[in-house]
Amino acid sequence: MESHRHNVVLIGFMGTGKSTVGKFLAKQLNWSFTDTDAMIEQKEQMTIAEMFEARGEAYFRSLETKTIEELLAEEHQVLATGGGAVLAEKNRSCMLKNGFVVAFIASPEAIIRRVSSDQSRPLLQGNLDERVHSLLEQRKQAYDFAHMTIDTSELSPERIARIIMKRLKAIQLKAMP
Ligand SMILES: Nc1ncnc2c1ncn2[C@@H]1O[C@H](COP(=O)(O)OP(=O)(O)OP(=O)(O)O)[C@@H](O)[C@H]1O
Ligand SMILES: O=C(O)C1=C[C@@H](O)[C@@H](O)[C@H](O)C1
Ligand SMILES: [Mg+2]
Repeated sequence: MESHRHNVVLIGFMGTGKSTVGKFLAKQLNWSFTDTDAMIEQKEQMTIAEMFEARGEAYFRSLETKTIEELLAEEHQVLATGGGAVLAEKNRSCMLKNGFVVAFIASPEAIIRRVSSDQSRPLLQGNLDERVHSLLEQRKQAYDFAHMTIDTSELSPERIARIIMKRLKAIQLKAMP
């Protein structure tokens, strides 16, 4: 049996559904749910866009690492991470060591459709279509280190949560004390 700490870490590009599915999953597991983006915004009392503008991306990234490390020191957590959290090796090894890592992928079309109603993401400013394609290209392999990958383009959040639950049962992550 694989031996993961009892946490689930959702990774994936913006708009792949980490925050949406994470909530469902945590409810089903009766575990805590944290969206690291939302937690950082709350702590800093400003939006991520404002943070990028006022303090720079590096400031946000250091808070992101700290938040992930603190949360994964606990157990029975479902984490929805920011789309760029996987870029730092430190974050990747912390995730792999302390949780079952699930990568969400989606087609560029699904991503664009899902993020277009919320124009606040700082890395998607300008021509949305171009920005999504170029960032996806840059991050082509960034999510490959996960234990499990799900293409969320054509699946409902409920169905995705069920697929993850099934895998957790298979590896007995859910059943262990
Ligand atoms: N499986 C799905 N099917 C259809 N719509 C979805 C699905 N998952 C998420 N959405 C919708 O897509 C939008 C983005 O989803 P969500 O915020 O969960 O993505 P995210 O991966 O957390 O993005 P970010 O990294 O920017 O925080 C939301 O409006 C959500 O309702
Ligand atoms: O993909 C990214 O680099 C980001 C994704 C969002 O979740 C936020 O964490 C932030 O906007 C950066
Ligand atoms: Mg999110």
